[in-house]
Amino acid sequence: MSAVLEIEGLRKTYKSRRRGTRNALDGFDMRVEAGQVHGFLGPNGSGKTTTLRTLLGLIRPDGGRMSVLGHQVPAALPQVAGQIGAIVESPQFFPHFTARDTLDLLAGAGEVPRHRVDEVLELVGLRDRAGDRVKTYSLGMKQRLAVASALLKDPKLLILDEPANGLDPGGIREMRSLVRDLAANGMTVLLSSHILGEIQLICDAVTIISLGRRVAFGPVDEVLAQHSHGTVRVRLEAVGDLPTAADLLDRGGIRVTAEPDHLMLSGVDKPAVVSRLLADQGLYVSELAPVAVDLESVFLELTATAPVPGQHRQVDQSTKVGGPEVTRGGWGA
Ligand SMILES: Nc1ncnc2c1ncn2[C@@H]1O[C@H](COP(=O)(O)OP(=O)(O)OP(=O)(O)O)[C@@H](O)[C@H]1O
Repeated sequence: MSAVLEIEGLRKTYKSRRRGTRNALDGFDMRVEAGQVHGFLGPNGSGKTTTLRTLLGLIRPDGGRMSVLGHQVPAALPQVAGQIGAIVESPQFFPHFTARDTLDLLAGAGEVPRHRVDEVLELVGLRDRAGDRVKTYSLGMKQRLAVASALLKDPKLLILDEPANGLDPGGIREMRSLVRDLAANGMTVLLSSHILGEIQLICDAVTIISLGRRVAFGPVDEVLAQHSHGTVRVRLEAVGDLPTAADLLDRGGIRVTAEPDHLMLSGVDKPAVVSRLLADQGLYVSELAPVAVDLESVFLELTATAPVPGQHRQVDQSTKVGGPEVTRGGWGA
């Protein structure tokens, strides 16, 4: 597979008098294959927007290499800009313009054929409201208009930062099928979102960023499998045998958590070993099932941002340069 987007060792520090010099990106890597829907995940302040803005030439990086569709950016951005559609920050529209006026204006400025305006209005489900002023739109409709504007150029790479923001469940589902349709027609989509269930449903692959560095990447199934830690649920024919079984497995080197009517095991490479160990002692398994982890638990584990009861996480993932302090979305009472 060929890469539409490649980032290697991207660095960006922000300097301010009050906060000093802080690393927002600390050698970040990313690779997005052609035709993929690729999820870009990270806690607040981990560097997602900085990455996307750097890619689009809106911020100058301090180091690293980036290429889009085989061209080095930002140097070759003029050559590839026409093939990238992006919504990185909520775009502002003229409130008195209709959606059609807005898209006509953008199409004119971008030398896009006018028939494309009707196509994108249809695609994002705004055809019937195209003649209404934007100020009468709901948040979700404005979001759809933003996507429509990013689609005008029929880009090869579409970058969507939080496209489901403000959408109702029906809107989220429609956005999901729109993104899948675009990918099915050959568009590569890079999607940042905090709705992890959505990312798990929609994306072929993910990159997870934490503290300005990549902490996981690859096909969603592989990322989940890598972090499932061989977790297996075991039920026995006789519930009363669970303590004996737990003891036996524990002595066999398997980590066991006892639940009222079953055992959770982790670090199990081959489930057959478990059934054999138990059967040898006359304990018969009625269920032996691998437990799938979801993207949310992998995300919380890798970014160390799972909630801690009684504490409030202080959100800032940037790291201070030239000092011992590391702000890691730290926990404060
Ligand atoms: N213009 C700026 N000046 C100084 N610091 C900045 C600037 N923009 C971002 N930062 C800092 O860089 C770090 C990364 O921010 P960034 O916006 O890239 O995170 P993010 O992953 O997009 O977060 P979120 O999920 O909240 O949108 C944060 O610590 C942020 O405070």
